[in-house]
Amino acid sequence: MEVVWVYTVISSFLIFLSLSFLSKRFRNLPPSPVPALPIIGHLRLLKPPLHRTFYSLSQKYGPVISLQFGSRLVVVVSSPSAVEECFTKNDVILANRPRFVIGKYFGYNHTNMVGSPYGDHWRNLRRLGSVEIFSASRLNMFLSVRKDEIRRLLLKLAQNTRHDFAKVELQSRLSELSLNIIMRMVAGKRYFGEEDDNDEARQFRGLIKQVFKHSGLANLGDFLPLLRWIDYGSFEKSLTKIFTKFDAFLEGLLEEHRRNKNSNTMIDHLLSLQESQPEYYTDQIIKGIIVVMLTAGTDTSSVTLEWALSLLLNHPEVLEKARAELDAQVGTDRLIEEHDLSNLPCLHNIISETLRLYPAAPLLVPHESSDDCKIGGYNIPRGTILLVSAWAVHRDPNVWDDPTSFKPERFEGLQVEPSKLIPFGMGRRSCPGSGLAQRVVGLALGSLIQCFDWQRIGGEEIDMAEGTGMSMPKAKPLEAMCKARHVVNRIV
Ligand code: HEM
Repeated sequence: MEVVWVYTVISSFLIFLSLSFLSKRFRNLPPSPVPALPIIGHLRLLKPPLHRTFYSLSQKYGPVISLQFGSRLVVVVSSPSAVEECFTKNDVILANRPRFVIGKYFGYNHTNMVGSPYGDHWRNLRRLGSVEIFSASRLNMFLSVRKDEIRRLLLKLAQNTRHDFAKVELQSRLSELSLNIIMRMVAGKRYFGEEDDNDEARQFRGLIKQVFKHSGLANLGDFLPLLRWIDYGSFEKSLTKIFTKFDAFLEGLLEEHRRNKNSNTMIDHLLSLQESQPEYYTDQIIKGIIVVMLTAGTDTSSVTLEWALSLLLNHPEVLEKARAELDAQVGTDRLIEEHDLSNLPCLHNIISETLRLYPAAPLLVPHESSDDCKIGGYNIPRGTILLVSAWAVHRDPNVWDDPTSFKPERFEGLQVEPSKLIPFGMGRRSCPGSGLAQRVVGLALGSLIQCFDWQRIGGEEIDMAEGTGMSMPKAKPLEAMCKARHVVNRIV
């Protein structure tokens, strides 16, 4: 009896394997590792960091691969030619987003800019964003906020480092810098800093920590409907809890700005649009925009800064070159300004090389096909989730010489084809905040190089391992020794 049972199990398994293999051949899907297990498919292969797992798979199966994540078909592309195909020929078809559980809550039921399906509503949001948030005039309007926040960071670092080198922790400082910049643009509020330590700030800090934690978690229920149905791990229950609190906090901010109409923040501009078009600019749309600014626009910039400084600490000769450029172009009598950035090619190349090696979104943001299409000659059925590995493209030896080395000078006089360097994505769904990010990262990194001497602690190399989280963080938060230079006195 037992023999019959074992025989039945093994033969069912083999039949399942050959059927899934034949159906893939028949449907001409991209190559896929075998076996995909019943129900879970390839989920068992997923080990963090995911971009490294997909990179190893692409080395074995090619630049376009298909994987079965539970009930969802996922295609991962890893070469510039496949990227080009995705975001030129198939750009409209691939401009949708999958509806993950997180988007039901923090995406306000998939209505915000990141999670909204491709269509009129998304187009309106992008148009609104390009006028109200990301236009040159809006960015210029908030220049004083960026300068002031960077100045406060420099002063903080200078506190114990005026006379000698002292150890500083940078991860939390950089994260606070980008959160303060965005919240001052959005609501005119600083929530990080000893002088701003009140109940509201404490509440915001607690909430945003939870929001980031939940946004960075992979949720198996997105791929295995049964787990979503039983709310495996109480994922949705805890999302509901934190979302309800965060939503109430944001609603409180809107109420406060309705009462005091004399400030000049993003909330005020959006509320005045609400007065003229209340049916479109609902509170939900405005809160959705704030959540996007916080989740897409803060950690991405601060981790980029942290990776850039880490790379410079491991390559002091490049740091010296950037410093010499700053001293020559800006001098030591004044601080670097945003308008200097266009005259600082070495600094610019350091940022490009950092974004190449450590893109904050190594797999971009997941896309979904709204119709059947073809990538690399393979069939991509409608409803497929598309992951684009910027990380693999940026380390492709067919595109980049010595791809794993930090060589900012590789960008000197180089015109890079759009599909070969995609830290901000490509096509219609690419990042609308890249201009703001370039300004924040450029001015902050330039100021840190201009104002301080930097050294590694005990001469040991900075550990460059990636951790897990929403935007590719460093596994080990960056700590370094720094000593203020004379130019710091200009800001006291
Ligand atoms: C170094 C900093 C940043 C990096 C590396 C980055 C990268 C990206 C990437 C890779 C995408 C997805 C593109 C795709 O789906 O194909 C994206 C989308 C987006 N980013 Fe950024 N980003 C950064 C900063 C910002 C900032 C500062 C903001 C706003 C304050 C922002 C707002 C957004 C929004 C709203 C989207 C969604 C666009 C859409 O779906 O239509 N990002 N970003």
